[in-house]
Amino acid sequence: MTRLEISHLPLDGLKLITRHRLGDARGSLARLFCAEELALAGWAEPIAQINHTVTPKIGTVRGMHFQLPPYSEMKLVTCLRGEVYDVAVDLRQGSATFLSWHGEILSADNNRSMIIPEGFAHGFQTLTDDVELLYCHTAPYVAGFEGGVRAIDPLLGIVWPMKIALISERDSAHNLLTDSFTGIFV
Ligand SMILES: Cc1cn([C@H]2C[C@H](O)[C@@H](COP(=O)(O)OP(=O)(O)O[C@H]3O[C@H](C)C(=O)[C@H](O)[C@H]3O)O2)c(=O)[nH]c1=O
Repeated sequence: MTRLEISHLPLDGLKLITRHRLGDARGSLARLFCAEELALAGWAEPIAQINHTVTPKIGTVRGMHFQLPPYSEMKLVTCLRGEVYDVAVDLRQGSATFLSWHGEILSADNNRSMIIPEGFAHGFQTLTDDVELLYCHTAPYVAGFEGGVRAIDPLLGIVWPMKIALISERDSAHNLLTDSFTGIFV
């Protein structure tokens, strides 16, 4: 039986993963990662790094982040506690959906994760207090190869569920995109 159900999302390569938990009188078990199953979703690399973020305040936005080649990465984003509006933005040079975005609600209760392909920026807004996210990355964090776009960039037009309550100075300082931005070559 499939433990990780894969759904195709409107942007090529972006996937929704639904975990099917196995329950019994003691509780339940679910897979957070399975190389064999996720290969069908395009995850072909070993996990290079796993990160865990804790975000106590509702309305907080983290993002929009990506890494530049040669450290561009796929991410598997899982909400372990609370609920988030998780957003991916297609920054791939030449993509038919270049600068398009897609959002999904991920929560500890809905057992959903999102696979963010290389060349996408990723970010989220917390929809509850006390949110915890787990990220599996196919590339290590390399400080000099971090990239970011503004969560409120008018060229992207991301519609966040609520007023942004908190965002880092660094995320507020990403440059706004201009028409000369041609994307990331991945
Ligand atoms: C990712 C990372 C960051 N850092 C340092 C860099 C900064 O000084 C500090 C916080 O980094 P940042 O503000 O990028 O963290 P978040 O904004 O929470 O980014 C996270 O949330 C957004 C939505 C994502 O998509 C990122 O992939 C994910 O890392 O930790 C490290 O030292 N190691 C690491 O692996």
